[in-house]
Amino acid sequence: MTAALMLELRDVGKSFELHHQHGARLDVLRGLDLRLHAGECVVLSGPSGAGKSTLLRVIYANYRASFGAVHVRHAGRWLDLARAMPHEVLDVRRHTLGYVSQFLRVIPRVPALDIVAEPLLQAGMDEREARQRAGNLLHRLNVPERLWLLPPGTFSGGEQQRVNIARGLIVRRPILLLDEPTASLDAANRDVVAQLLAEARADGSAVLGIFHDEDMRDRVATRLFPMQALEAA
Ligand SMILES: Nc1ncnc2c1ncn2[C@@H]1O[C@H](COP(=O)(O)OP(=O)(O)OP(=O)(O)O)[C@@H](O)[C@H]1O
Repeated sequence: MTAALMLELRDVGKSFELHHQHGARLDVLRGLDLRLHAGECVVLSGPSGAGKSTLLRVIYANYRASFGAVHVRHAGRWLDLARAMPHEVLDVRRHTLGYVSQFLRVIPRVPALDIVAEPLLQAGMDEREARQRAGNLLHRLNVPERLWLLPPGTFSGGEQQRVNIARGLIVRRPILLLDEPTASLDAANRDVVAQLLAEARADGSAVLGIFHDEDMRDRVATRLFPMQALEAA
């Protein structure tokens, strides 16, 4: 059986208007077509400045595509995120599309355990079970228990990144976008993340990510999607 198509980009383009340069336009993405199926992990590759992070942000609708369509399979139908209403984008993010960036957005005074448990609470799980699961995942990611009840503002870069990964992976979303989630991790923790991603794929999640570390890329990618900066194209 062929795996379900989860995400389809058609002729996607993105330009930025540079207001501080008298409205000059910077074309970053042009004519991109990409299909992502359940269970695969596509890794965006290409030099710095090729537009890899921009593409993930366009898909997550942080940036609106300047051209083309970003179709996601959401709640049994197709929705074009390039044209979706804000409430539809929020609904897609809550149920279908997860995004793990390189950095944790630290919320003042909220302990790590609650930051990780929050997506489960939003999904309606009771507090005890949500915290239990958050603890299990933090434990797998080697975040020491003495840190769980502290806000992560003072954690090391790698500890913050692991809290971020735990928050991003604790709810199984059908599509997962990853922007360098392992950049500050040591080899042992990269192993854990590779294992968590394999589990997500085995459960049917479709993964699209950026991994600069070649070893990590080789381990997690089922396919590469090469990109290059437009001036060099
Ligand atoms: N909000 C923005 N406004 C203007 N230019 C932007 C904006 N976001 C990204 N860019 C530009 O788009 C280009 C691509 O950036 P992007 O971060 O997507 O590249 P990348 O391939 O992810 O690079 P790296 O591998 O270094 O992270 C860069 O020239 C960047 O300056």
